[in-house]
Amino acid sequence: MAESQTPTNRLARRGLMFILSSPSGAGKTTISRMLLDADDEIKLSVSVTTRPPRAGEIDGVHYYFVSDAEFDRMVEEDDFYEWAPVFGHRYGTPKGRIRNALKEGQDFLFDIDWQGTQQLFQKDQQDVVRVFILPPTIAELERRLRGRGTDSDEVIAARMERARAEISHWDAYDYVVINEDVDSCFAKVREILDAERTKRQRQTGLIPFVRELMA
Ligand SMILES: Nc1nc2c(ncn2[C@@H]2O[C@H](COP(=O)(O)OP(=O)(O)O)[C@@H](O)[C@H]2O)c(=O)[nH]1
Ligand SMILES: Nc1ncnc2c1ncn2[C@@H]1O[C@H](COP(=O)(O)OP(=O)(O)O)[C@@H](O)[C@H]1O
Repeated sequence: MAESQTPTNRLARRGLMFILSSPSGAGKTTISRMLLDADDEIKLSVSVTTRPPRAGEIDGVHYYFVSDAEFDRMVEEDDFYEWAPVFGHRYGTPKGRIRNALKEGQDFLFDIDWQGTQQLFQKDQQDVVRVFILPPTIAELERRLRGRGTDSDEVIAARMERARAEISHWDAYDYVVINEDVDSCFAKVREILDAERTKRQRQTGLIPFVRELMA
């Protein structure tokens, strides 16, 4: 059914910070891209990283790729909401205009690890929604990392070694979704996003709306 401009879907609401984390290879980049394609109301918070780009990754779209010296400068100038070392590189969320945009109802998607999730949650509990994606099995996780064809055997071994440590943070998330079938996983993630958008506290336009209903 086409969305019509009824009073209810014009209601003002506060944006949310939608975090997707997972052990490397479980599918968070795949799910993130599907979500960004399907939903116009959510924008990716593009992270800054010192890791070199993979084939097909575009600077400013998937990450901002910077040197170690540039990352140091950004840390010194307090340009990050949060940052963390992961797999021997550094990754950080630039402050940009996130706070103001949230007030205007813009949602942001964060593909960040558990360390960044904790930091964002401590700073801004009310706006953060934390979703953790798990692989169906460890063998399948390794198959996906190999199948992706972006990393050397050495890098894959390091990611597999870290996977158990990453999985151990599952209980610091609000939602946990197992990515067995990609379409079902994506459908679940969308349901979570829809439900979170409907939370009373986020719907700042409800007060005038309800007042009018009761008038
Ligand atoms: N804390 C934090 N983690 C990040 C950020 N950007 C990416 N990451 C995490 O760094 C890890 C490695 O990312 P990447 O090298 O792209 O490999 P991936 O695991 O295959 O997506 C993943 O767990 C990402 O979620 C960030 O800005 N902050
Ligand atoms: N449900 C799934 N079933 C099979 N392969 C998948 C599934 N989800 C993702 N993949 C594949 O697994 C690989 C790793 O996924 P990716 O999204 O890059 O993971 P992450 O960002 O968590 O490291 C990719 O090649 C992707 O196409």
